[in-house]
Amino acid sequence: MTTKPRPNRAQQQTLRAFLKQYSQSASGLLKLSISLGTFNALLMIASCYLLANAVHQVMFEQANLQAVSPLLWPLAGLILVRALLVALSERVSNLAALKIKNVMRNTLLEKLSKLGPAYSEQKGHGATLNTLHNGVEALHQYYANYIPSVAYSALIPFVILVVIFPTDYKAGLIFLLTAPLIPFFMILVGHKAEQLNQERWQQLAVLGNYFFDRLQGLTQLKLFNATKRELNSISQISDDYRGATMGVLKVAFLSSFALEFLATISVALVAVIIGFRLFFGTLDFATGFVVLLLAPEFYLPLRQMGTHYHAKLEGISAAADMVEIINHSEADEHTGTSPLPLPLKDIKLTALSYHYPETNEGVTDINLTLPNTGLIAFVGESGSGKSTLFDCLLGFHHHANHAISINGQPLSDTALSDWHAQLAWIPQHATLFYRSVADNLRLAKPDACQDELIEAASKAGALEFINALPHGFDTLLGEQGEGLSGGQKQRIALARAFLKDAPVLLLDEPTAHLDSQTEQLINQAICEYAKNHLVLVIAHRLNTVKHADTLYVMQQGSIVESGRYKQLVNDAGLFAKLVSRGEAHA
Ligand SMILES: Nc1ncnc2c1ncn2[C@@H]1O[C@H](COP(=O)(O)OP(=O)(O)OP(=O)(O)O)[C@@H](O)[C@H]1O
Repeated sequence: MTTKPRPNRAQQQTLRAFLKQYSQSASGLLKLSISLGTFNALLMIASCYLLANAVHQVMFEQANLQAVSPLLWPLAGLILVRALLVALSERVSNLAALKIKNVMRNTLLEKLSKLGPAYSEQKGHGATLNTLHNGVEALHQYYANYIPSVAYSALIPFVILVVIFPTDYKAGLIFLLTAPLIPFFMILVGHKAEQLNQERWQQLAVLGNYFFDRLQGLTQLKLFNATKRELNSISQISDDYRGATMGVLKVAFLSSFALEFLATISVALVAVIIGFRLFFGTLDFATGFVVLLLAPEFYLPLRQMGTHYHAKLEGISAAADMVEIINHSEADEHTGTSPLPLPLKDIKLTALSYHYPETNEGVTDINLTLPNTGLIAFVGESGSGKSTLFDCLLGFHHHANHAISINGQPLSDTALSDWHAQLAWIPQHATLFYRSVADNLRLAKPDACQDELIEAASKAGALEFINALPHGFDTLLGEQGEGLSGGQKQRIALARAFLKDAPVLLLDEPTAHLDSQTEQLINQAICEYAKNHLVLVIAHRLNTVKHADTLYVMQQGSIVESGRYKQLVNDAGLFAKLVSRGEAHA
């Protein structure tokens, strides 16, 4: 695996700006949490004074319990209030982190949907999922712990210094001189730790992609008897990830140990000096004891910042992937916002070309005018560009949007949501979700009543088998429609499309998984739908194309023939050849 270079200064600034920008969405909660924590520190100082005075009175003024109870009761009260403040402050900072993560996830999802499916295909679904899930989760510790700890490490030692200096300036000086050692050491180990964190994060993305891919193709792997080989590769990648994680942990443990050591030495130094001064009588006991009590509290926020430092490094590594998504070339993003003039009259494709950057293949110079009703079929050999043309029509390849106009308005200027509202799309492998059959159908029309569901299912030839399911329309489907056959999944997807009743229906091989009786039924339903809607179909079966009002024959990314079935067969061109070969492609 090639490791990404460490972000340069400008990139690091961008990452910090990104993390700061999102903290704004919960800045009120973060400020509240920090204020509660700081107030807790003030109460801690007060309780140190109360305790020191109580001990002083008992030891040097022979005071009994009753005499010191005016000090002990408030001390007990302070301990209770402090415990409440700590719990409250942690709860508020966790709430802030949850809010920020929510905003972040929504922004990322919105951006990914703007970029279209091409982005996650290119980047890898596993890696994208890793960023959306683990990446956003990794920022929890950053916002809930690291950010408050940075504030405390500046505020609390400052407050303690302000209190200590008038009491005993010599102890104040010791605090002041030893305090910078901890942040200095953190910066020292920071560079190495940051690089290791980044490596670990990249390994996790590779592992995510690998698992996603292999899980999807598990059946094929089993059939090709390749599971063992793949398991070996997975264990190799997991080992790399384990190695990277151990590297990070090693640095984290070492730095924690060093930070604790520094803090302990500093406290010991203060204690020794106080001890000598008490011994020589240059300091009274109460003051010395207060300083001793405050010494660990002075270093505590700095130590805690050190402990949470790895949360910052992990957050920065995770944020790098998010920034990459959010800042992904604006040119790849659809920016049109104009409402679509309705009702739909025509769709025009003018010199539409789209080539995949990786292969330079795709579609070239497509000119078409599509009516608002009728059945239009696209045929052609595998790889001739049918799916790419459909993806362009769906608005997935934003670079091609200017070449598509709907009712005279370029798609590039149009709000994609408006266009998508006019479309229903059934790909070769339609997606069904881990929900009930009814909920899967209602994706297309959330307020559809039961009768509408039944009507759509019946049109798609799905009613009979849905009714035979254990709980009919309320049967919970597994992930990706688990528990249904390929043909049944396809029919549910078709019912969903019928339910949407969108003006344009796009289908890829609608009858591929069906028996001939169901195929006939569905073809009838599609022809019926095409009477007052536009149905665009990638057809591999003769039965579908025979009824088409117009057939477009594609070859190497271009449309080479068009017409009705009979006419094209008589023309004895490419279509006729495909028919004579008996291929479903024509
Ligand atoms: N994601 C991609 N990245 C790079 N090249 C691609 C990609 N998808 C398709 N292509 C290439 O673009 C060309 C058109 O492919 P497309 O999938 O549109 O053909 P098709 O007619 O739909 O094929 P099929 O009938 O097999 O689905 C092919 O040469 C293919 O190799």
